[in-house]
Amino acid sequence: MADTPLSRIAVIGGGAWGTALASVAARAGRKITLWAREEEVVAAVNKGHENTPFLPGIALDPAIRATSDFAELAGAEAILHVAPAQHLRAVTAGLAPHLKSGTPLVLCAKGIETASGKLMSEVAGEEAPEARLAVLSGPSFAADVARGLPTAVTLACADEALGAQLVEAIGVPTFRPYLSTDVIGAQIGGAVKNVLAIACGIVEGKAFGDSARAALTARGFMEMSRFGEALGAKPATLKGLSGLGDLILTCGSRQSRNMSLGFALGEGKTLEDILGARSSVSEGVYTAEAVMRLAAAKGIGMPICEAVHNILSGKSGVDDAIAALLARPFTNED
Ligand SMILES: NC(=O)C1=CN([C@@H]2O[C@H](COP(=O)(O)OP(=O)(O)OC[C@H]3O[C@@H](n4cnc5c(N)ncnc54)[C@H](O)[C@@H]3O)[C@@H](O)[C@H]2O)C=CC1
Ligand SMILES: O=C(CO)COP(=O)(O)O
Repeated sequence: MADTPLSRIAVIGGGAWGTALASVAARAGRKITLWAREEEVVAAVNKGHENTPFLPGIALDPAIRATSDFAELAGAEAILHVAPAQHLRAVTAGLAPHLKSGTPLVLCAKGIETASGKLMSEVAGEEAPEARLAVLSGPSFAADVARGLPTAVTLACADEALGAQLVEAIGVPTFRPYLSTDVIGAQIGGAVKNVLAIACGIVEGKAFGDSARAALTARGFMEMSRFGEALGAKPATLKGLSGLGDLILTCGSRQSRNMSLGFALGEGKTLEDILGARSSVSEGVYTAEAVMRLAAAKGIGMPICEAVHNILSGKSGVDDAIAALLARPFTNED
């Protein structure tokens, strides 16, 4: 592996994904500081070298140091930002005073801010205008990555040279970042697939079968593509790891929190009960509303995402939403 000037990396967010990325970057030879909001996570990582609250059962490199103090990140040469989408603004505002101008900030959350309808790059650009932004997204369950199973992701940065440095800094043979300059496109797939995964979970919970799930995934990809292109994404990015790749993974596995949430809805559980029983984040629940508002503003038809939004917002029951989708007039495929 080539030498990289980015030897000290901070990871913001001690959830499952931040911990997995800290683990992979440590494996790539970087010195890692992991910022976590919860003192119990900081203690568990520093003392037991395991994130018992969010990524139990996976041993972490003892060299990973956790902190809940932003001031301790001052020496970081790059930051992987892994706070959930709806908290990205507040966490970035807390971090910004401690950031050196020009520090690379790699956005790893998958979602759209509900209140503003803004992408993570827009939110981070407002709260940390001096940072150099990049996006990391793709089909990658935290547990798979932390265990060192082979995975590949998209790393998008408008500054191609910086993107290449980031790839060198965190890539290892079993965690393969593919470089892109399409920062907008790389954010669309991760956000929209979480909404579509809820739909696929509902289909599974209803025991509608594999054919129905495949149809929903393919028609969902059409919605993702229309939405992404209207927001400026390149079609090739949407067909890549961060788009179609992540859609296939998340719609096909109950290891996905979004898919499993949909599954429970399909089985008849209430959203309140499902969310009340988990501490992990299911981003599609919050992004569905933002997607539908943006789609309406741009005049884009997204019937599957709309059905999910209607169910999540209580506007329709699961069975009514399914009946409405199936009653849509036959139409051209594109
Ligand atoms: N877990 C995974 O396999 C993957 C997750 N992601 C994305 O990474 C992001 C983070 O997800 P996970 O690490 O899985 O989270 P998680 O579900 O494991 O943990 C929840 C996280 O939310 C944080 N949190 C809760 N309330 C908060 C608040 N008020 N302010 C700030 N932070 C708060 C917690 O500190 C914790 O880091 C999400 O956008 C997710 O879509 C992306 C790829 C894979
Ligand atoms: O984004 C993910 C895998 O690429 C994780 O999906 P969930 O958040 O639905 O678990």
